[in-house]
Amino acid sequence: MANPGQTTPALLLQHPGMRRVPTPRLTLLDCPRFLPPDLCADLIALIDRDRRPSTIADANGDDSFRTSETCDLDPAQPAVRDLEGRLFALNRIDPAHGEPVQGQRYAVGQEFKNHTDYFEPQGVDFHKYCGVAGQRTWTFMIYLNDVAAGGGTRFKVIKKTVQPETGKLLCWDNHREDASLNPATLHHGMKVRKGVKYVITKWYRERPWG
Ligand SMILES: O=C(O)CCC(=O)C(=O)O
Ligand SMILES: [Fe+2]
Repeated sequence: MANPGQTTPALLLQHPGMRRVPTPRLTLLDCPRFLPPDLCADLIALIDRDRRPSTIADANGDDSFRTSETCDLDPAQPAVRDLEGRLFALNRIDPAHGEPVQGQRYAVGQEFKNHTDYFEPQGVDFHKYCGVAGQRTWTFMIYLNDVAAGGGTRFKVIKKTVQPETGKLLCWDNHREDASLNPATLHHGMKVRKGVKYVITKWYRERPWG
């Protein structure tokens, strides 16, 4: 592995139930029931306790771009430690390269429009967000509940939508194999139509965090 902030599909595929989405455009995998329902419920309770309106790194003038709520989860909480342990057992990414786990909550009508998780190297705030820890490498996302309608994650370039399911992991490499940033990772957290959607997101960096 080139960098302690990275993992490989070969390693991830050793986990039972892990599947690679068949596309040459990006490295994208999912794993149903990666987390047990009781751990998902504990994480949902923590998100409900700490949530606040979400923001985005490079404001683009569209106030409806990201309408969900977000929070950094307390790393000392037993549920968060349990989650971090499972992620490390899976991906072997040096925990020092991880951002704090975030929780996201979407009510009916809320969404996170098309975006990439990497930071635009030309963006005005690139240095602010990436000066210390470097660019984001991998994204790990876990759906914490079944959503009654809507709330899928759509990858427009490859025309693939992943449906939320309790405990399902979705992860991808924000770079191509040649180490360039991969615009085909563009994705949209689609509007929830019925019910509430909870996810956790865990991002890793090229260099240690903070
Ligand atoms: O909620 C989703 O489906 C996507 C979330 C997301 O893309 C993000 O938090 O960066
Ligand atoms: Fe995202």
